[in-house]
Amino acid sequence: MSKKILVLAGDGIGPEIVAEAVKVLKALQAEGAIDVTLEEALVGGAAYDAYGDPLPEETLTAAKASDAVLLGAVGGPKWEPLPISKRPEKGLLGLRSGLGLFANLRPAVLYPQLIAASTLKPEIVSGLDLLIVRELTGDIYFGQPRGVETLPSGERRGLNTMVYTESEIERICRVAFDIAMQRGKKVCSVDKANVLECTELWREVATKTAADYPGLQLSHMYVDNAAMQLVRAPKQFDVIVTGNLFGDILSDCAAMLTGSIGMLPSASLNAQGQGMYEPIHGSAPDIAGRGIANPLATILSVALMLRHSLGAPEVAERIETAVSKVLDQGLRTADILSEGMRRVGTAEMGDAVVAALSA
Ligand SMILES: NC(=O)c1ccc[n+]([C@@H]2O[C@H](COP(=O)([O-])OP(=O)(O)OC[C@H]3O[C@@H](n4cnc5c(N)ncnc54)[C@H](O)[C@@H]3O)[C@@H](O)[C@H]2O)c1
Ligand SMILES: CC(C)[C@H](C(=O)O)[C@@H](O)C(=O)O
Ligand SMILES: [Mg+2]
Repeated sequence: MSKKILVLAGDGIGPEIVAEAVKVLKALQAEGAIDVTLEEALVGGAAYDAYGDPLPEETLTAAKASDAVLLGAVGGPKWEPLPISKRPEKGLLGLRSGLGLFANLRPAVLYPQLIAASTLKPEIVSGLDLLIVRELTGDIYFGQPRGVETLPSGERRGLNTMVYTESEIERICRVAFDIAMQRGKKVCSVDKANVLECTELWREVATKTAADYPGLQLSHMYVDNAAMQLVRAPKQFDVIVTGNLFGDILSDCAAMLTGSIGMLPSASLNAQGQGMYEPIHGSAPDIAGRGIANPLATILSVALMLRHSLGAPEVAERIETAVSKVLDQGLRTADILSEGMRRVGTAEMGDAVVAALSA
């Protein structure tokens, strides 16, 4: 039966990179490797401009009715002053919470061809393959109370609240531990338990949950040290499990180890295996509309979609191999360019991946 994919291009470079990922899906469809139906809807600034709402009801309904969602990126300076863009039930956060996408997988894999594009020395990053498992529907992103209030003195106070329940911590740890049992059986849980009670609870629940996984090696690290260790010796990590805010920051940091944030895909999953797939980067307003953005993170997100929501792991592997072939050919968007390589634009990179699929 045909699988329904909702395509949400979003803002900035979103439509440019999503167009390339859609090319890949259509090429696979044309040769009969997959059977999908693509539908489009608006989210983010594009939806706000059209409907005065960054997450229109129709978009959320269509997302819930689909097998998977492909998202480009949302936001940009034009919309950021709008208070509605920060409401947790709106925009991207509303989509994540509305679909119950609590488990965000952010693999940071260094393609050997991109070693010269990494910010770190080759011996420190070569062979890097780590997975950040980020909790996505809790933490300070969603905790109440939140907002900006005026005190009796007339001074204003801004506040956000870091909240995690035991069950929220346990379920994301189980996702990370299950995956780790299929990999290196090694998980580092990242928190700030020396200062924040909420993450003290995180550490306690992670430790208790790990007892159900014989052979699993669980370690704990404070987030400030983890940020430092990621750039000092990233290969000490295999799977990192952490909360929403720390995971956001650490994954951008890990992205640079792989050459560019334009290389990192992500999968956001709910308890039913339904998922939303998006690059970890944003709408990159500084380069939007110029046809130079790297579409590979979005194309690799399609691979994650095929693996996690559409039951086609062998087709996912074909996409990953095609990306590797294109890098072998020396093609590079500006963000991963190094000496001796050929610079290409967004569309040329997408076309090359499509060609490499059948090569
Ligand atoms: N998932 C999302 O939709 C998402 C994620 C992060 C940020 N955002 C939003 O995007 C907007 C811009 O945020 P930002 O500038 O902090 O982060 P960003 O990730 O959009 O950009 C950071 C830097 O990385 C570069 N970059 C990002 N993606 C690239 C790609 N594919 N190819 C080449 N270079 C790329 C940009 O040009 C920029 O210099 C904001 O509105 C932010 O809220 C959205
Ligand atoms: C745009 C923003 C809400 C988002 C986040 O913080 O989760 C982004 O940075 C990401 O990494 O997906
Ligand atoms: Mg982020």
